[in-house]
Amino acid sequence: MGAAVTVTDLVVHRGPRRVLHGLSFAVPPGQVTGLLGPSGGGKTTLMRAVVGVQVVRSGEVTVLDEPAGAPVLRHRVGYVTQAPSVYEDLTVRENARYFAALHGMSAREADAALADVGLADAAGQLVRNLSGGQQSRISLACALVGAPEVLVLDEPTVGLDPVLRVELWDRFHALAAAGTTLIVSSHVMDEASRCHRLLLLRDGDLIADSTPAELRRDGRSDDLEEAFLNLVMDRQEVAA
Ligand SMILES: Nc1ncnc2c1ncn2[C@@H]1O[C@H](COP(=O)(O)OP(=O)(O)OP(=O)(O)O)[C@@H](O)[C@H]1O
Repeated sequence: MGAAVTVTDLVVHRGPRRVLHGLSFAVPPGQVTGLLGPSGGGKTTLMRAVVGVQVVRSGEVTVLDEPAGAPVLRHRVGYVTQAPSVYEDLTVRENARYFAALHGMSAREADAALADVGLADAAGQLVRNLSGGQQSRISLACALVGAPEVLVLDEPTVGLDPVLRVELWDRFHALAAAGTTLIVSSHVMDEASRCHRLLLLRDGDLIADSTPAELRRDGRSDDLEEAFLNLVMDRQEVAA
């Protein structure tokens, strides 16, 4: 397989507005690709197109050599939205075991997924009684338990304490090392340095498709946030 995800000339409108302006890029397999940029830049919209739940105006999105959203991808692509997508009237363990069963996985694998996100101690609690950060983590566990080949995570570390963030990033790297392709959005630039590759989105345009080292070089700064701002200003000068 070449790229895990290929996006070609993707244009998306939401409501009356064009929010993605003809994006093209490829996501390599077995790596963590960060989708970064300011709020409203189109990260969620792009992720929705990759998992096949976004109406696209034109262009193509291919995932694991299939059209995005193809039924055959259902068990091969995992998606964790920003809002928790689990049953709040079930316990943490019941949710994990339910999603495990849907993917043909065992209760033991469900419990392992809970441990991976640091929720083993909360397994008996009802989801509705959990904090926002814990609810995000149970959503993540329910996606992990299916062992998808492509995992699309929309801001998975929002609201998490620093220790847990580091643990989750270690987990993402372990998954990538085992062959999983991860696309992880964040608007926190310090997470950019943890990615193998970066896609920087601003106002629906791709500002950069590079590694953190390339971004530092092209943006003339060791600080990734500053490098990103320099790239934005470079583009504005070219456009002027
Ligand atoms: N349901 C919708 N209807 C109309 N416009 C929308 C809808 N959802 C998002 N948009 C618009 O599409 C643009 C891109 O939004 P999107 O949620 O993809 O950005 P984002 O980079 O993920 O932002 P954030 O980091 O805040 O989640 C924004 O201008 C937003 O206002």
